[in-house]
Amino acid sequence: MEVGFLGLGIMGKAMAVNLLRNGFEVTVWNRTLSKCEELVEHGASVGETPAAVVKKCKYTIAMLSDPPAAISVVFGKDGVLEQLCDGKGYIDMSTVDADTSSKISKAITEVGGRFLEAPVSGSKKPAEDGQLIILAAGDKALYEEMLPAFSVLGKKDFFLGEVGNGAKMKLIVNMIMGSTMNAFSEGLALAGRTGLSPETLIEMLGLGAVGNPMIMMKGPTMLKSNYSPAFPLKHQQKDMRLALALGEENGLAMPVAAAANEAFIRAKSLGLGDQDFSAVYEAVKADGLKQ
Ligand SMILES: NC(=O)C1=CN([C@@H]2O[C@H](COP(=O)(O)OP(=O)(O)OC[C@H]3O[C@@H](n4cnc5c(N)ncnc54)[C@H](OP(=O)(O)O)[C@@H]3O)[C@@H](O)[C@H]2O)C=CC1
Ligand SMILES: O=CCCC(=O)O
Repeated sequence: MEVGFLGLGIMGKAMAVNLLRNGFEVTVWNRTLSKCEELVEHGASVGETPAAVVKKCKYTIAMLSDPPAAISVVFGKDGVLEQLCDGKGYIDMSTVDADTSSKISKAITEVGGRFLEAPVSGSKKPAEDGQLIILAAGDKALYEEMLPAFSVLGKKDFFLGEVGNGAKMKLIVNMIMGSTMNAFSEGLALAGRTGLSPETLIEMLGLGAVGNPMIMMKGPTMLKSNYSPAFPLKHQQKDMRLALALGEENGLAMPVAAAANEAFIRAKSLGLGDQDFSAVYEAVKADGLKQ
């Protein structure tokens, strides 16, 4: 199967390499074109523009940072729309809001193309290992045609119905994750402040119902102040912001998520936006010191 792949950041690179390792022919593009070189070593071809990739491939996957990036790659000069026609499929796996996804879907179907949103749960390592969870919605036939690729990229895929449902579900999942990370960071900081061992706290959490894979994986690296990015904090804050907007649209107040969003904003203002989202722990600790 031949696919195009737009966006070779932390996730896109791992996913494209995985497709190549599993026998897919992959043509890649990245805004910073030099990032394509590593993929060429794995056997990829390079398209000079998103339009060039779409012209070559029946199916094109995108994995881009945020709504403005997703919009600009589709609607911009040399963008996807210039070549998307005749039943070609566009699969956007970026985490964006439902409005962005619907705008892209409408434009693509108007020119005869087909659209599927397919954001993912799981981070850098699951992307490398083909263990993502895929939250697809949109064109059902395109979803079925993409199953060979999804089975390489993920351990489980869901088809959630109309465009927007995948985006909404993804934002809800990440809102819970961001709030949980903040509660955990406050617990670690409080343990430290009261003279208790944060290491013992993590061990105890792991033995009971509160422990979860995120806490057990991130906790030890947080205590070493190792925030090498798997999921950049700036993207987690983007997801909190978009989830809060979804709550507002639906008349649901979410004070816990709102407080977590503020903490991520504070962390960004401390220069931690490109670090792993677990670096919010540093903002929690820094805030405590102000008192
Ligand atoms: N990292 C993670 O654990 C996970 C991330 N996600 C989501 O996946 C998406 C990608 O995440 P991740 O790989 O971590 O992010 P990165 O920041 O590592 O990569 C972002 C990608 O988007 C590109 N990009 C940014 N702005 C533009 C633009 N205006 N026009 C064209 N391309 C642009 C970047 O290009 P360039 O190289 O030129 O900067 C890069 O390829 C995000 O939506 C994120 O929320 C979902 C699940 C897990
Ligand atoms: O969007 C990023 C999600 C990261 C994860 O699920 O571990």
